[in-house]
Amino acid sequence: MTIPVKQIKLRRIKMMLNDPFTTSFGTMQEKEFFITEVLDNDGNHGFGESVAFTSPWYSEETVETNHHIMKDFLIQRLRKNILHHPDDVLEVFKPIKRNNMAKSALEGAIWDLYAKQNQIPLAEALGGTKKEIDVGISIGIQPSVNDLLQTIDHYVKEGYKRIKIKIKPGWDYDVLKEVRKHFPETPIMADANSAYTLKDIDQLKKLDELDLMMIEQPLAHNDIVDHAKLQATLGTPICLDESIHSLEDVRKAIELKSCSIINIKIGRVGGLSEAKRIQDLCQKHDIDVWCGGMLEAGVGRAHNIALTTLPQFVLPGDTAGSSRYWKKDIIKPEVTVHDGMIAVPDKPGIGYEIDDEALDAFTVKEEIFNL
Ligand SMILES: O=C(O)CCC(=O)c1ccccc1C(=O)O
Ligand SMILES: [Mg+2]
Repeated sequence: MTIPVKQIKLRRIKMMLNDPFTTSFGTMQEKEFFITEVLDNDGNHGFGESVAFTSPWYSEETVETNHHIMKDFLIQRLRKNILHHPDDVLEVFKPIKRNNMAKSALEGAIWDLYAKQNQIPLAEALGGTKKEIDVGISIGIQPSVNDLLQTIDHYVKEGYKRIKIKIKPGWDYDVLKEVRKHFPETPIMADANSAYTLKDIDQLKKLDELDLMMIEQPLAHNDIVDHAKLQATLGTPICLDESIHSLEDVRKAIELKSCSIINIKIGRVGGLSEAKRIQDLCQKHDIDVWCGGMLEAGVGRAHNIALTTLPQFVLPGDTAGSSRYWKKDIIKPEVTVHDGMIAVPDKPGIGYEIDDEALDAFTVKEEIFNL
C-alpha cells in the first residue's frame, strides 16, 4: 500500500483574533498561516495547518520561512519519494534540517489524507482511544490584575479544567498570589515564555507557595541545563515548551531531570509521528504530557484534539474552543467545549468539514503544486 498524493495546495490565510494575545514577548492581534491540502486520485483531501507566526519571537520559524521551506524543499522531497505510511514522512524530510513547523504543516495533511483513505478518524489512526478530552485555557498578560481576575472568572464559569496565566518579571508572584486568593481551588499554572534566568531564582522560588500545577518554560528557549538546576531547587514542577524540538531533546531533558512535564506542540516537534514517539517515551518515564497550542484555527485545532486522545496526555491542554480565538472558524462544526471537555469527532480524518466559504474569505493567496 502506498499513499498516492496527486496535488498539494498551499493557501495563505489571514484571520483576526477576537482579543489581542499578550505574552512576555509582545502582543498578537491577527494570525497568518498556511492551510495545506493534499489530494489523491480518489477525491480524498487531507488538511494541515502551519503554526509559525509572522515574526520569529517564539522560534526561528516564520510564515515566510514556512513557505520557502515547503515550496522549495519539502514538496520536492515528496515528489521524489513514495510514502507507504505517514510515519515515512519523517525520513523523507530528514535531509532538511529543523524547520519543524514547515514539515509539520505538510505531514499533518498527509496523516489526515491517510486516515480518510482508510475511513478512520485521525485519532484512531494515531492509536488514540479517548472519546473526549479535557481542556484548559491560556490567558495572555492583561492590562490590570482586575482584568485578569475577571477573565479567569469568565473561563472558570465556562468550565475550563485549568487556567494558564502568562507571566514575566514584574507580572508574576504578586499577580499570581492575588489570583490564588480569589480562586483557591482552581488548577492554575504559569507560562513565562523564557522570560527569566537563574539570577531570578529567588523570585521563582516564591511561586512554590502558590500550589501551581507547573511553571512552563521559565528559562531560555534553548536551555535544558539551567532548567535542571532550577528544577532541583523548585518544588513546583517545571514544564518545557520552547526547549523541546524532538524525541532526542526529550530523552536528554528526562536524563538531566530538566522537567517533569512536557508540553507537546505538533508543529514545534515536526509533526504527529514525532509527537507520538515523544508521548511514548514520556509514558515509559512517567513524564506527564499535555497538548500545547499556537492559536490555531480549526484545522490545527482538530489535529491537536486527535493527538490528545493518546494515553499519556493526562493533563488538560491549551486546545480551547474555536470561539475563544475566532468570530468565525474555518471548520464545520466549530470546536466547542462543554464542562471543560471536547468530544472527539468520530468521522474519518480530522473529523470536521472545511467551511469553504470561510476559508475562501480568509485566503490571501493560493498556490498549486502537481506531484
Ligand atoms: O491558546 C493557545 O493556542 C496557546 C496559547 C499560548 O500559550 C501560546 C500562544 C502562542 C505562542 C506560544 C504559546 C505558549 O504556549 O507558550
Ligand atoms: Mg508556552
